[in-house]
Amino acid sequence: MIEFPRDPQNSIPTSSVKIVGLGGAGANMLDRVALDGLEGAELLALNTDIRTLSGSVAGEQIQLGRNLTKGLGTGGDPELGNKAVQEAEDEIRASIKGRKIVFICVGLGGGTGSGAAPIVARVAREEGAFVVMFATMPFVFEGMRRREQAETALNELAVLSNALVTFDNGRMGELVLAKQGIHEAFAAADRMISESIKAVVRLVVRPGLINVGLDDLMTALRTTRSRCLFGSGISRGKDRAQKALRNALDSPLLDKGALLEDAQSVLVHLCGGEDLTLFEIELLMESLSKHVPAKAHVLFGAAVDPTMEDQLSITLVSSLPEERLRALPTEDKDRAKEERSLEPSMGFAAPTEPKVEAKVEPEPEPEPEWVQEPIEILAPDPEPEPEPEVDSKEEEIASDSKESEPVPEPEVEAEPEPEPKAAETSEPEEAAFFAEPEEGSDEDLEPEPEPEDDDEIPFAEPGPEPVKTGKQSGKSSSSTADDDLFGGDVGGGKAQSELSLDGGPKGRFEGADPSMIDGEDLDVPAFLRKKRH
Ligand SMILES: Nc1nc2c(ncn2[C@@H]2O[C@H](COP(=O)(O)OP(=O)(O)OP(=O)(O)O)[C@@H](O)[C@H]2O)c(=O)[nH]1
Repeated sequence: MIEFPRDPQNSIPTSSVKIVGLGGAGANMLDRVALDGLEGAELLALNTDIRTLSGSVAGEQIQLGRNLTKGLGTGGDPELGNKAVQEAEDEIRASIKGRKIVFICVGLGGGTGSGAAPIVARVAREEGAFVVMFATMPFVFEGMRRREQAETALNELAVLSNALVTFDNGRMGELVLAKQGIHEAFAAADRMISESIKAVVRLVVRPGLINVGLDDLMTALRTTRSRCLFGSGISRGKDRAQKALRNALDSPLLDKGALLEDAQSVLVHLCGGEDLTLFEIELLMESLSKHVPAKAHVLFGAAVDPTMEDQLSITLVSSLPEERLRALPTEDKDRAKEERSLEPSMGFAAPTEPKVEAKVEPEPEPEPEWVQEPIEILAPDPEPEPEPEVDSKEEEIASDSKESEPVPEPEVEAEPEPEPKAAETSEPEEAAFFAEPEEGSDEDLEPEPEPEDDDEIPFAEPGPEPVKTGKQSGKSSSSTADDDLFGGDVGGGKAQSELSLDGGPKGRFEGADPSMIDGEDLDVPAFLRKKRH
């Protein structure tokens, strides 16, 4: 066997890589990266909210606006976020100094992230780092104000970053089932972002047979305002190359590979165990070529990692300028969808046409966009795999709630089922719980009074009040989001008032002997148990 000496110049030492999580969403993304495991890279958390900051797993933490916001978030005010970060500019500069590449993860739309990200990017650039920004755009149901704040920050970041990768939370919300909770949607988004960050970091720090470097990465992500196209897949056994590619193309960020058809450059990275063969690589690249335009610039890297054993992974990274995305039919559809749902009553987007369930509850409660338009990825694949029973049930619910599908004789009144009720409520986690029991109580099917605050926006804070304590993300945010979604008056919040902690229904465990551990009845859902304390 011929040994190739590896050129150390081609890869970057991990100590030169810093991943910065900014604000509540950034902290969550950083936690996800850390939990999923990423060797070497240093993690730095920056936040105004001291509770979220101190809960971060990042090795290094810097509080923003120590004097200005005094440990609280900015209440959704980017100006405050901007001033807060200036207080800590010197500390941030010292922490970033000497790093070759700085990844900044931020959720745009709030105050800290949107206000501080441009300054952090500028400082990193001044220190000579290559800056890759991973930014999420808010869900449609978060309202116009957040969207506008996010857009403003994005415009600044497009100029300040070397590469700007945006993820649309709404699009990633498609990763979760319609009746799953908002936390699931965020978690799914975070997993996807974490995967992209790790893939990109691996590309540039891990020495491979064929290396890709920062210049390649920059080529792949070159456009200023772009949406990241990212997919990664892993497989083992027979046909692993084909399967891994199929998994990668299945990423919702690639629209099942369709978006690659317009890509100008695509970065492809393969990694396999010691049995990775040239034949497999050829096969895989040939299959991939069917999804990529012939004149696209394909940047190829490959690495052998003995810990992969018999697995093969493929990572695809590309980007499309927003103008091109707008020209695409799918994007047109998305835009139209967004505009529709941003109309009159904000908060959760109101359905444009009455749904079947309206027969049960004449005035259906508004639902989030991603609840109404679920899950392209659940559509049967060319080679469908058997799905667990619960999924098909959920699909049924999802398709039931599609506006366009006429159901001839719903007979919901005659035979009320818990599922449609679950799909209607804007409290997906709650709904999931109530949908479970077969012996669902009759009261559950009683029409609920409409919430008075139809247009309350769950994520839009009331103004530039720096004293907001709740956030919708991060450690602290989850409790507030719980409050917003389950205890507040948003959407179908009233369902919550029917829950009694002690006498609360136990779903399928109703009537069974309680499973008591340390005085806790484990059959009561975890979040209800939490509320007792
Ligand atoms: N992907 C993802 N997005 C999130 C998460 N939490 C919040 N977001 C998004 O990020 C935006 C900003 O939220 P945060 O990061 O909590 O806000 P912040 O930047 O800390 O600002 P303030 O809390 O207003 O000071 C929200 O509008 C959401 O769209 C999360 O856990 N994951």
